[in-house]
Amino acid sequence: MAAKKKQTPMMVQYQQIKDQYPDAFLFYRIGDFYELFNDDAIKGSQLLELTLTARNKSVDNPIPMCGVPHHAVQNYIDILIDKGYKVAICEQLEDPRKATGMVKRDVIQLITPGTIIDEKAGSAKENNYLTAVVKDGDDYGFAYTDLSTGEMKVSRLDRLDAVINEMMSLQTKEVVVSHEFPAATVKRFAEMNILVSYEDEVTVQSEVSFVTQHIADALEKRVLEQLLTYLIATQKRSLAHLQPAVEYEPSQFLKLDHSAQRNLELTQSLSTGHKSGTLLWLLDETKTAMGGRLLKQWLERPLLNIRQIERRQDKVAALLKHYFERSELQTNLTKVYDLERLAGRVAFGSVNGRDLIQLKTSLEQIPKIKDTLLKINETKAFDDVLDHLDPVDDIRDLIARAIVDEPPLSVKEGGVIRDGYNEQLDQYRDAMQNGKQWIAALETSEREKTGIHNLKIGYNHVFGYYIEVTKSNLAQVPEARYTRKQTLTNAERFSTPELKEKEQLILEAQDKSTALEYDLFAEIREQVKQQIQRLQKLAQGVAALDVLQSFSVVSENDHYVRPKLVAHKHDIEIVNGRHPVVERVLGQQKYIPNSVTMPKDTNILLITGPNMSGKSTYMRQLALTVIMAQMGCFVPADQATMPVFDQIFTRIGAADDLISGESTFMVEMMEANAALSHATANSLILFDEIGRGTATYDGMALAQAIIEFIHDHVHAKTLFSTHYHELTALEDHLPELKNVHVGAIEKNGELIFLHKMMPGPADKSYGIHVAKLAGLPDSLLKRADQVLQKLEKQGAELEQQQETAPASASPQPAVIAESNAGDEQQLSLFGEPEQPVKSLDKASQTVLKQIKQVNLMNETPMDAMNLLNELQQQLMK
Ligand SMILES: Nc1ncnc2c1ncn2[C@@H]1O[C@H](COP(=O)(O)OP(=O)(O)OP(=O)(O)O)[C@@H](O)[C@H]1O
Repeated sequence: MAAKKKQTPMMVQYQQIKDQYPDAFLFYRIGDFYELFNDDAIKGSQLLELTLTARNKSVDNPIPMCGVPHHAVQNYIDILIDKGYKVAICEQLEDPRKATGMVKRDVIQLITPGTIIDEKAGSAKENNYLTAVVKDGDDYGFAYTDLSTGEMKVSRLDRLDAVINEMMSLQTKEVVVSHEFPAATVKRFAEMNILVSYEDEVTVQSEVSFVTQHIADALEKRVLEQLLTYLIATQKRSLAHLQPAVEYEPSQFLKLDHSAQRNLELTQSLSTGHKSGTLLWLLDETKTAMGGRLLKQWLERPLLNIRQIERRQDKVAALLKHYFERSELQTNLTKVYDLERLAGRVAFGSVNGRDLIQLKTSLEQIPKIKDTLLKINETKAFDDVLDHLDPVDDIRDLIARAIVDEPPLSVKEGGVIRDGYNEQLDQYRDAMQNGKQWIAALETSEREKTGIHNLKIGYNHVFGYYIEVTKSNLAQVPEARYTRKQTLTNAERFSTPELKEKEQLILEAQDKSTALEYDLFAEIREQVKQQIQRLQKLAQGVAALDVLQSFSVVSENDHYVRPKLVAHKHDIEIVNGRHPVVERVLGQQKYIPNSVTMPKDTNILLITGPNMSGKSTYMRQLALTVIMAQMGCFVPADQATMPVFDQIFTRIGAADDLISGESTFMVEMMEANAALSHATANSLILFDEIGRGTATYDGMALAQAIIEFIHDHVHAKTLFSTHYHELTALEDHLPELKNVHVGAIEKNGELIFLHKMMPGPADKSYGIHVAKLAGLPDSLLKRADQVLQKLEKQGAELEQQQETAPASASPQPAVIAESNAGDEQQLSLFGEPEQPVKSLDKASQTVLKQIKQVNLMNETPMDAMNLLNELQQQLMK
């Protein structure tokens, strides 16, 4: 679309700049507007709903153009970044027109989805992570940063899965790779809606070399350098606030893969995608933005080390014991601003007077916070936090001395620096002040001298100071002294040599004062910049304290207890546990507590019970309790003892995998497979109705195979809920499995949920009652009831047949044909219509026999499923 004919010098300059940023929207500043040209304008007009016009309309090669006023640009940038685009901001540089005779412009910053700093209210508790990956053989170097806080983390990962998992849990929007990085993986990132940016040449400027200096691992160093080079290229400003990189190992933390994070609704609600109704929402009583961000990090990475967990618990216990001190702490924390982001702004040079006052106010709270903490530190639990609470009083005093209490937004307006801070500045201010007084005196004396009562002295930017006389008084003007400056409709404006001289002095003092203020402010900013690392350390201490006080508030309000964590393979004994979020939503009175008892020799609880009775809630309750305990928080129970888990795997709910477009069943099998291949005896597995995504045959067989596999090979603590009542028979030959069920009673044909866990299997599914609750038509329910009774009868007959037949490895699902008006309709035991199959003829009997002989124990779940599908195909022939 670029115009072919001769271009104006400005458009030539535009094109040169655009060529350097081909993949970004170029916002090109002209006066008070940012303009988009050519393809950017066409696309921009669609995405931003801007009016498309043209530059050079009069000639035959008009250039598509649209523009936004400079004060409104941020909104438009936010929209584009949100949609995954990059934006290059091109500004008019100072010193215009000198060399080239035209305004010089250049890109001052490239804004990308991974580097944008969201200043919107409420976003301060969110991190925005930019990631980078390099590949070396089978290993991956993985690094990430949040530009607003300067946090830098790096790791060596041994599987692509681990990289993907990290990227998903960080919710990164952008990843930096080199062109050599495998294209298939790049495609996968793009499918995950992650913008892929490239950085090939790796050169790290000395200003940020401290970030990697202590890193010995070459792969980690390389990926950090790739990330830093990209940051330098895009940001074009000081990055002094970046923190020395911290190496981490995902295996140091409780591993929650992405599906576990999603299924357990840790930070995002499954139904709304928002924070409300999640564990993060429940636990967030933090008072500072830093605390809010750290809470999310702790939630995504619970600890494994019992000692570290106990250290957090000790602090929560101390806070719980001291109600008044805790309230004092909360009051003081509320006055601490976002120190991490302030430090970032100091480094970028974008800090203003108000930011510095916020910094001072924050630092003023630190001695108070320290004093309060010392009062509750009998057990020395807070020693490590106290060690971080350096009040940075040199900076606090500097700001107190230098900056006025309520500075204007822009430093250029002047009036930011306090009187008495700098002698020279005071002199300029005196000159301005005296000058202004002198002018006021001149007004009085001129009125007296001329006899013009309404004569006044004013000031404007174009004409400077002037004496204004209304037209009716012009005859009294002393022509010899007064020089005419400007004519208005009703008045004339004049100057005098005296006024001119004083004006010069005042304006000079004003200019000098503004320039000096600016220099002084820059000096102060530089001094603060030198202390960024101290501020960051302080921020870490405040953030940790804030999260711990948040734990104590929630623990007190919702009556949580301190869990006892024991070494691996010990009992789980949770007395009257509750699901923290459901309890909060329902209210404590309405929630029915449930205990979880899994002694050393019980690894699997097989949970049966009617729909809607609370099976999933019970399973999630255990997982959330484990996560809260390993974060160092207290837990919703009367008493809790549990081992430290290394990983949590979940298969809950029926959410399809939207990213890969897989079917429910496929996702189910993939999640099951992930659990079976990676779980250890120290893991927790939650499987909610595994197998219901497919036909009864496959489903039940798979469910059984999976249970047996966990029982014999994995030995992980497992909660397995099922609608296949036949599976409850497994208790007889799997010693580590126990049946439990959620109670419900039928009264006058109505089903009453007790929401109470009881030992042993449930006797009925009650699915039809739940359908009734859901409002399905009576006629349909009646028919379902008939079918159910028939199926139950036939099921009993089949059982009898099996008792007389030779023992089989797995109980057979009852496949019963229901002939209806000539239609051969197949219904599963639970009333779900299935693909029609012929009734059991001789050939089918043979296939069924084959199914019996298949030893699913030797197959992976996927293979087992394929095998069963094959057999079912034969059956349907
Ligand atoms: N312990 C409890 N106390 C009070 N209400 C509960 C309890 N457990 C669950 N509930 C309520 O019951 C509803 C259904 O619970 P849940 O989804 O866990 O049932 P389910 O047995 O897994 O159902 P389905 O088999 O249909 O998936 C929950 O939304 C909650 O409101």
